[in-house]
Amino acid sequence: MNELKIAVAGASGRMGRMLVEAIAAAPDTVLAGALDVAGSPSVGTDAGAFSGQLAGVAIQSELSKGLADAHYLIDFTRPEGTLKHLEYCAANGIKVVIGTTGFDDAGKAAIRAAAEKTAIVFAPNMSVGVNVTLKLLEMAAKSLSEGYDIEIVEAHHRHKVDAPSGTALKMGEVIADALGRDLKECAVYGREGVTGERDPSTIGFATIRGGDIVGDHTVLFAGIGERIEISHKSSSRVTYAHGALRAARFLADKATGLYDMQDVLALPR
Ligand SMILES: NC(=O)C1=CN([C@@H]2O[C@H](COP(=O)(O)OP(=O)(O)OC[C@H]3O[C@@H](n4cnc5c(N)ncnc54)[C@H](OP(=O)(O)O)[C@@H]3O)[C@@H](O)[C@H]2O)C=CC1
Ligand SMILES: O=C(O)C1=N[C@H](C(=O)O)C[C@H](O)C1
Repeated sequence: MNELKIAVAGASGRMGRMLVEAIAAAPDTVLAGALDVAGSPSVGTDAGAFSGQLAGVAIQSELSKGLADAHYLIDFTRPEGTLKHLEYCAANGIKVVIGTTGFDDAGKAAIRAAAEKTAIVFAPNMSVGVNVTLKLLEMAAKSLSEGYDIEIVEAHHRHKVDAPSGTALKMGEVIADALGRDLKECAVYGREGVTGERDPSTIGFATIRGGDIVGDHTVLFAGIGERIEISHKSSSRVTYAHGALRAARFLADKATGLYDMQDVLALPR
């Protein structure tokens, strides 16, 4: 069997560790490299050391070393790191799965440009459940377009650095598209003080951070006399890691192009 040679960026992070384990456990993938930031205590150590199962791959900070044997990079780091890795991968024909969230418009444009040179899956949430939930939200938004106030509530662990989550923003985009609205114009990120009555054309976001919450998202469609809540709750990061491996497999026969998990999972457009 031709195994997929995958490198992991942010190898000592929460998702990086999960990916190292998932790659070792899958029959068709092999860890071909591991990256972390220069100065991180993990650099030079074995990528599997945290689990007691040595991977035989040392974590590198230099891209040319960490990516020398890789055909794919799975990157769950920070926008500035991902963009640096992406530039190298695009120049060297390495396919990339991007799970990192928190990109600004310029970062997203750089990802689109890199997709002209290599194949990329970019998605703020790699779980099957969240991507099916996006479809449910599209359907609900179309059916509840009048008389229902839409609010998105997300909760994550205390270490998360971006807000709202990439998933919550994606949910907002899907709903706004379904309603013919522009999320940039209708989003309300938190409320405080005398806000006045709710503008019915808005989509509200609320963020909770605490403890070890893996990732919860609820969308409320609140009407008069009833409300609908569509929720997804992650209980383990393994769901994201398995999704990222599916994304790498999906890229096997792609040379260039930008894809998302709806493409990977072949969900109807
Ligand atoms: N798409 C999806 O399904 C999911 C997406 N995510 C996203 O993935 C990202 C990472 O999450 P998580 O694993 O929890 O975060 P962690 O902070 O646990 O891990 C991030 C890793 O990236 C490294 N890193 C930090 N800055 C840089 C940089 N500038 N260049 C290269 N590497 C860097 C960190 O190194 P060090 O610790 O030394 O700073 C660490 O190893 C977040 O954006 C999160 O939102 C998370 C889960 C699922
Ligand atoms: O940082 C996390 O943990 C997560 N980040 C992603 C996001 O911002 O949506 C995906 C998931 O919710 C976990």
